[in-house]
Amino acid sequence: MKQKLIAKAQELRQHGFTTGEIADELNVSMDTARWLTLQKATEEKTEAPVDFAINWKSIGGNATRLSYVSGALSDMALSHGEVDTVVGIAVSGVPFATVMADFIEDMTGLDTSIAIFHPNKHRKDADSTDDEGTISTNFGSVEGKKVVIVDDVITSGKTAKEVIHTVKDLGGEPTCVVVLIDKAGLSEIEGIPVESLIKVSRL
Ligand SMILES: O=P(O)(O)OC[C@H]1O[C@H](OP(=O)(O)OP(=O)(O)O)[C@H](O)[C@@H]1O
Repeated sequence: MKQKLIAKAQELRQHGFTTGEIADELNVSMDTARWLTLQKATEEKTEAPVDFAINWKSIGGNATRLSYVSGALSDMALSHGEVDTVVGIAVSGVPFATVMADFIEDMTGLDTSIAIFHPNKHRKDADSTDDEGTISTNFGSVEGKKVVIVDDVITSGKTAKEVIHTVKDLGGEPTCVVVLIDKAGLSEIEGIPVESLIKVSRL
């Protein structure tokens, strides 16, 4: 597996991907991406950072399974109170947000909207990694709403932090962040609770 990741990282580098883009593509941290690109494919000289790639295609490739998982995420989200809007982080958080809004509406009997967050790193013209992303205007709004944020994976927590700032800047109230897998083992980000189906902790 490690050799495959090294080969993939080096292939991406040859195609001009930056370290950040390789990290995103392989769902690993920046440190791991950098380490992978520096290895010789057949020889390991240094210890790898503690990290791993996530493949949740068995869920993402099947609408029924995705729906079941979204039900579980909705249940966790509702443990933090009412929800007006579910914000999905593009790209992978979007299908979960869509199904979750439906679940939450059924579970509470209250109108529940979806909104889509585009991280700054996805912008082609991003000139600074410090800039924040945007909430799409084609979906629901977050202003004055109790907002749940959903994504597939937390690696460093940077993206979730970016959404929290954006939602607050737009006058929304983030109540929690829910994800399939939290690789950082966080209990909160910027004071907002993090819920995950699977939380990773170092032994
Ligand atoms: O916690 P962080 O270090 O910020 O990393 C986590 C983010 O990285 C991945 O997104 P990616 O940009 O790969 O987009 P994707 O949803 O299309 O996979 C993942 O889906 C999260 O949004």
